[in-house]
Amino acid sequence: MTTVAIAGAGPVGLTAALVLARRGVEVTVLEQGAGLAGESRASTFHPPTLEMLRDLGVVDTLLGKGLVASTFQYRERGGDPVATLDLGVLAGDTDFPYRVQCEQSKLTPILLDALPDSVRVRFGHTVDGVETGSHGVRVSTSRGPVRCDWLIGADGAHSAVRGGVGAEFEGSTYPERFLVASVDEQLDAALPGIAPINYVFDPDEWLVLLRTPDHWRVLLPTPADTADDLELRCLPERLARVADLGRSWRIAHASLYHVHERVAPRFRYGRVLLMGDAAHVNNPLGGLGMNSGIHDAVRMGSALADVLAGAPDEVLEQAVRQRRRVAVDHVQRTSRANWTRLRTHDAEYRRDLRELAADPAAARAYLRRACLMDSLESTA
Ligand SMILES: O=C(O)CCc1cccc(O)c1
Repeated sequence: MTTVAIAGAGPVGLTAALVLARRGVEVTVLEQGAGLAGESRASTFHPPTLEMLRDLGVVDTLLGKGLVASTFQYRERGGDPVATLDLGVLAGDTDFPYRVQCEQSKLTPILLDALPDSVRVRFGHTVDGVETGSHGVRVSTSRGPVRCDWLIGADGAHSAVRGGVGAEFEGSTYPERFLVASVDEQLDAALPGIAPINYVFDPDEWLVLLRTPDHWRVLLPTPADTADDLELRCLPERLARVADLGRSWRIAHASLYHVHERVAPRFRYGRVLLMGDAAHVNNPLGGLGMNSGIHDAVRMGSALADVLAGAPDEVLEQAVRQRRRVAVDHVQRTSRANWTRLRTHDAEYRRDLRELAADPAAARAYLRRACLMDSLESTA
């Protein structure tokens, strides 16, 4: 028996565990893997997320492992920058007027280390069923049942918790896949003047170039229905078209994936809460998935701690409603717009971006939205 069981030891589940444990709530984390996931997925931390991680006492360790990116660029394929946006204009809004580039797999061990000893973390526990009642939840796992007062599903896009409560996951799948290559190259030497994060326009083959502490990453759109091995064989040639290094690029790893835009009808089913990718998924452009998932964990985790301390249930209801609204109105809308605009010919949009970059007040308004700062201030 535990007060709160959390399915998933990714950034969202471990943040929720830390929020609740810091408020004195008894927590058990159930993770299906034998350890923390090693693969690197999301790789950017926005200012409001850094503030939340500061409040949880882990931001300095993260900063020690990541790269500070004060600017990002929109570029023309094969051409010059269209606009360089400087996050320094947010200096009056946040102590962190920059993005931190760091793989999510570097955050999870930091969060795990920060958990108090009272938190039980059970690896190798796959959730395979959920039975909810008015007084608690029975979670079936591969290692036997776990009973809890509340269950949090932070177990990713294929969430067993979401399936266990019978929630739909409606939405759509993009008409192209994303191919992400991590390369052992110094692209700032090959493409002088590029920023740590670059969104490159092209109607046929847009791309994203971004730096992480370990690699540069290149994201390329790829047809939905071609064979993986064919696409991976073409990758060296596609990279050579991004920048001619006079030799083949050194590719550390590459992966191809389908991109979905989906949201659960509700983020609360009685005593079960859904957070992060278990509740909503979107394309990765703009780096909103992990960030909004951490925001879910802080907002809904704090509200649950309030209710456990005697606050009315409406406090949790409001938090849940607000996070779903953010997922639809901010996260999905912005990430879809980011994808649409990368594929545009639109000269007016390029002119708007140039004007934006030259106008600090307009840039501030744009960046507050782009980094989800405004979404935290929207009401329930
Ligand atoms: O816009 C961003 O910062 C993230 C873009 C991205 C796309 C695909 C993979 C990935 O690791 C980052």
